[in-house]
Amino acid sequence: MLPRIGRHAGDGHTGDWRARLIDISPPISESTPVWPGDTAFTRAVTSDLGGSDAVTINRITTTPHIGAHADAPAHTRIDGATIGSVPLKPYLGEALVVDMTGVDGAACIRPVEETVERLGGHLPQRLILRTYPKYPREWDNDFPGVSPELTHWFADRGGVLIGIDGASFDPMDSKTMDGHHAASDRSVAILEGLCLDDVDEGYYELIALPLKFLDLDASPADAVDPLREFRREFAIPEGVLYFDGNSLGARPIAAQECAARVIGDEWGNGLVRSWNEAGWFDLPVRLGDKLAPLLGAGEGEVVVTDSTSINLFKALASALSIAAAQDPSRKVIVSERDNFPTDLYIAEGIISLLDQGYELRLIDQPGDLTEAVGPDTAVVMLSHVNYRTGNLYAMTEVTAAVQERGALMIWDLAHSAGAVTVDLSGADADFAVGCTYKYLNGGPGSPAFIWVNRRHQNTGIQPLSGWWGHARPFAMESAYEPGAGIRRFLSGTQPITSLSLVECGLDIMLKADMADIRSKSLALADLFISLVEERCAAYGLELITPREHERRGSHVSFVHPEGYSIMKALIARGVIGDYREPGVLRFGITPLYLGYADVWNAVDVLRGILENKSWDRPEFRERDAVT
Ligand SMILES: Cc1ncc(COP(=O)(O)O)c(C=O)c1O
Ligand SMILES: Nc1ccccc1C(=O)C[C@H](N)C(=O)O
Repeated sequence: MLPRIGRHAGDGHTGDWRARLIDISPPISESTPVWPGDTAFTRAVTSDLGGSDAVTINRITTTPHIGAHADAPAHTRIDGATIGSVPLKPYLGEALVVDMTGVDGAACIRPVEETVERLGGHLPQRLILRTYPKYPREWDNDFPGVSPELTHWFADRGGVLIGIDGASFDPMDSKTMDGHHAASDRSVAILEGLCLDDVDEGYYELIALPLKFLDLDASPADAVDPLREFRREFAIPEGVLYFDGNSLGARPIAAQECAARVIGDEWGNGLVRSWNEAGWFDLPVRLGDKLAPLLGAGEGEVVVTDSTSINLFKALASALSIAAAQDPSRKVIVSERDNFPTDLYIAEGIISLLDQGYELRLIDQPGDLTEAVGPDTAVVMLSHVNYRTGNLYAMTEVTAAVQERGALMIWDLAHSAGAVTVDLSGADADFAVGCTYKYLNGGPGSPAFIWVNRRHQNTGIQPLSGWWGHARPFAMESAYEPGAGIRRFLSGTQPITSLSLVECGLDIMLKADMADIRSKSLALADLFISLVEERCAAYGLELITPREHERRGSHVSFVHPEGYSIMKALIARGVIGDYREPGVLRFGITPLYLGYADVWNAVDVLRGILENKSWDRPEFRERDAVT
C-alpha cells in the first residue's frame, strides 16, 4: 500500500509540489459529517508529548465510510471481499471526470457519452462523477447515487472504478442498494465522498489508494489528480520505471509505423524520387519549423540536422566570426568547467584550428559568470540546464548580461528542449543548439537542431560549407556561395530514416502544453526529492540539484560514494536512471510518460536496495562502456 500523499504537504522541505496536484479528499476531523447513525470521527490522546510522555499518540474511533473513501464489496455482500484484500490497480491510473450537476436523479450514461465525444472519444477505465457544484460541508440527504445501468455500461467497456462526490452509490432511502450491487457484481471499485470543487471535466491521473484495513468494509482513501493523458503514446516495457528520458527518450508508439512507412514506402517504392515526393530534401527545415514553438523561436530560424556537437561547431565558429568583425581584440570564450564535455572539446578544437590566440575561460559556478565576462570576451557558451546537477540558468537575464558586456550568447539546450519552457526570441539570444533524442523522444542518435537569430543568419561564416548550405545546391557550381537564411547552417546529406522519426516525438510534444509539462515536471521532481530525503534519509544520498524551481531543469541528481553500484542495482530491478561521474545518480523526469505513482514506486525500490545493501555485489561494480 502506498502511504497517503497528502501527509507530505506541510513538512517544510517539499516546496509547493502539491500546488499542481488536486487533492480531492475532504479533511477528516470531528466535524466531518457521516451518515446519520454511523460512528462519527472522535479521537483521544493516549500518550502526550505535552505531558511527560516520549511520544504523542492518538486513538481514533470512526466509521471507515468517512470523507473520501473506498467501499469494499463486503459492505453490501455477505461474501464480498474486504477492503484489505481488494486489488489496488483500479485505484490508480487515468480517469475521466464527468460533470453530472445538471442531471436529475442518479448519475447516468448520457453525460458520460457526451463528455467522451466532446473530449475526443477516449473512455478510460476510471470515471469520476461530479454531482455537486459545491461540495457540502454538512451532511446532505439529497445525493443521487449511480444508476446500475451506468455501471453495467461502463463495465462492458472495460471500466474498473467509478468515483462520485456524493456520500453513496445509492440514494439515502434505498433498501435494495442496487447501485452498490451493480458495482460489486461487475467488479467495479467504488469511491465515494470525493471533493471535486477544483476539478473540471477532463482526463486526469487518479491516485486514491485505500488504507489496508484487512477486514473492513471500507477505507478512507486519499485522492490526487495531476493531469495525465500522454503515457499511452509511448511504448514502455512492462515492469520498467523509466527515469532516463534525459539521456534517451522513450519510443513513441507511432515511431514504428513511421519507420515502416519511410523504409517500406518512401525508400522502398519511392526510391530516389522521394527526395522530392516525400519531402526528404526539405525535412530539416520543415522539422525545424515544427520544433520552433517549443524553443520560443519563429519560422525559418531552426533546422534539425547533424549532431549537437557538429551544430555547436557551426554556431561557435559563426559567432566568433561575427564577434571578430565587430572587435577583433575579443579573444575569450567563456564557458563552465562543469559543462557537458563535448561543448568544451569543440571549443578547444575551434581554438586550435583558428590559431588566432583564442582562449577558453571556465567558471566554476553559475554565480561567477558575470564577473568572467568582460571587454575581452567574444562569446559565452553555456548549457541552459546542466547535464549533471540539473542547474537551470535564467536565460533572459544571463543573455542580457552577456550582451551588455559586448559578447554573443550561445545556449546548449540538450537538456532543455521539451523539458523546460524556453524563449529564445524573448531572450534575444544569438545562437542555440540541442538534441532531439532526450525529451523530444526522437530516437537514439536522432539529428540535433540549431537555432540562429535572424540577425546573424546571413552575416557570419558557417565553416562546414557543404552543398546543402549552398545558395543553389543542384546548380552544382564549383565555388561555394552560402545560401540565405537558416539553410546556410545545413552541411550535407541527412540520415533521412532517423530524421523522419523525429517528427513522431515532436507531434506528441506539440499536443501538450509546455507549461503543463513544466509544472508536472517540477511537481514530480519535488515529490521525488522529498520522498528520497524522507524514506532514504539513513543512507547518505546528497542532493546536488537546486531545490528552487527557477533554478532547476527536469532531472534530479543525488551523489553517493557507491552511486555506480546503486544505479546498476536499480536498473537490474527495472528502475532505469543513469550514472555520471563522480558518484552521481541521475533521474530524468519526463512528465509525458511518468506519473506520481512511478515516483513512489521508484523510491520504494531505491529504499529497498539501500536498506538491504543489495547494490553490494561484484556484478554491480563492473563498469559498462556506456553509463
Ligand atoms: C549539454 C549536452 N550537449 C551535447 C550533448 C551531446 O552531443 P552529441 O549529440 O553531439 O553527442 C549532450 C549529451 O549527449 C549534452 O548533454
Ligand atoms: N548521447 C548519448 C549516447 C550514449 C549515452 C548517453 C548519451 C547522452 O546523451 C548523455 C547525455 N548527454 C548526458 O547528459 O549525460
